[in-house]
Amino acid sequence: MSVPADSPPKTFVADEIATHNTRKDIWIVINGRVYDVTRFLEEHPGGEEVILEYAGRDATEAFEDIGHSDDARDMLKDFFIGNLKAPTAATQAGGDADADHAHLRTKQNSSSWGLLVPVAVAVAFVAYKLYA
Ligand code: HEM
Repeated sequence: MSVPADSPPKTFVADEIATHNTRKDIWIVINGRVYDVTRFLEEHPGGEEVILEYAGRDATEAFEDIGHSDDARDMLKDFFIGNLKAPTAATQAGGDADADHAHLRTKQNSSSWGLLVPVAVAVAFVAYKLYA
């Protein structure tokens, strides 16, 4: 096992994974998981070239298309180094919940205020009609 059970998996962005694209340092992504296959390259029964083609990239489709055996799938865990950070998650991470980031939300807030004005006018109008 390459990753001890007590250490949470790392997360890598696609740009970082893309820098590991040489024979001496090669990562690939399969099903959202990142694998360092540097030491496996020479042992791969399907040859180096097919894996090199996907150096630093997502190889899910190619890996699945070959119809790798259960044994092959089982081997993946030996090379697992972390998870691919989904672009949408990255976008959302900087988003809502955190009050410290309020300055980043100026635009969002101003559009909410923009909605509030007509609503307030409508409420005031109804109140006026009812009680005047
Ligand atoms: C860490 C990732 C990978 C592992 C652990 C792995 C493992 C294996 C294993 C154990 C085999 C022998 C046949 C089997 O048991 O299914 C194999 C064959 C093969 N693999 Fe991979 N593989 C990996 C990635 C890839 C990728 C990305 C490709 C890209 C196309 C690929 C293409 C092939 C091909 C063409 C064969 C030969 C199939 C045959 O001779 O019938 N493999 N692989």
